[in-house]
Amino acid sequence: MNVIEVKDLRKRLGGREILRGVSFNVGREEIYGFLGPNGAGKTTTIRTTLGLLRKDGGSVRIFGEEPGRGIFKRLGVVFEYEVLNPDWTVLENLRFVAYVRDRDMDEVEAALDTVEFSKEHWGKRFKELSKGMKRKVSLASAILHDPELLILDEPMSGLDPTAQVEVRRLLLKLRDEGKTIFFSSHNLPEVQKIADRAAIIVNGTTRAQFSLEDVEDLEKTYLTMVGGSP
Ligand SMILES: Nc1ncnc2c1ncn2[C@@H]1O[C@H](COP(=O)(O)OP(=O)(O)OP(=O)(O)O)[C@@H](O)[C@H]1O
Repeated sequence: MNVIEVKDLRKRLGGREILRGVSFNVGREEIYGFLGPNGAGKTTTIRTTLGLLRKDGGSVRIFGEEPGRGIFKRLGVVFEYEVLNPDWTVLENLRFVAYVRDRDMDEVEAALDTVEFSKEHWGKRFKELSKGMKRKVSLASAILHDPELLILDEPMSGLDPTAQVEVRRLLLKLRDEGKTIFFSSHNLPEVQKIADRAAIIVNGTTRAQFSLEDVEDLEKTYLTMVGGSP
């Protein structure tokens, strides 16, 4: 059974049809890359798939069910913009997340260990951290309830090469621990390195869904789909 199944998803925002037929499916324990130019509708697809925005058409199944509030127990989400409190320390932020999710405080430490966030920084305020460290804390906040599925909106964006490599390693580790990972990205080499399958959306429509094994040059495939010149 697929973990996510989206068929012909449609969404209007501000009087414009932003999603005009987005379809894709994500299998269990798969790393799935979601690609498309700026404004193609990737974030809108994530929000609509999760039911944070009401869809105008199409169907969505997560864990085989129409998404409702219950699915958030089984999945973790990180949007591109950090939503943790900038003035609270790392521990204060994660303890709050644990509290809201009705989880044990031990799980905060376990999550920080999993993302390899060094203990010496646990007492730092979130706003004092580097972008790479913030991304790790956000990931920790998304996995502390041990979800089966992680949905990440541009997890590599704005990170220096070292931090990108660290996030890549983490995603592979989480997949190896049995999690399914869906992530949007503009970083084609990164997607080529870690994704099992990917989709390309252009102008609110899925142009292609493929296995990375079948793609020799992702950049060429991408440019062909979005209408650029290789
Ligand atoms: N609340 C909204 N009201 C009106 N238009 C919106 C709203 N949210 C997004 N849009 C528009 O929908 C389109 C798709 O936006 P979206 O953020 O989903 O794209 P994206 O593929 O995630 O882009 P990026 O790669 O730049 O993050 C854009 O033209 C955006 O301006």
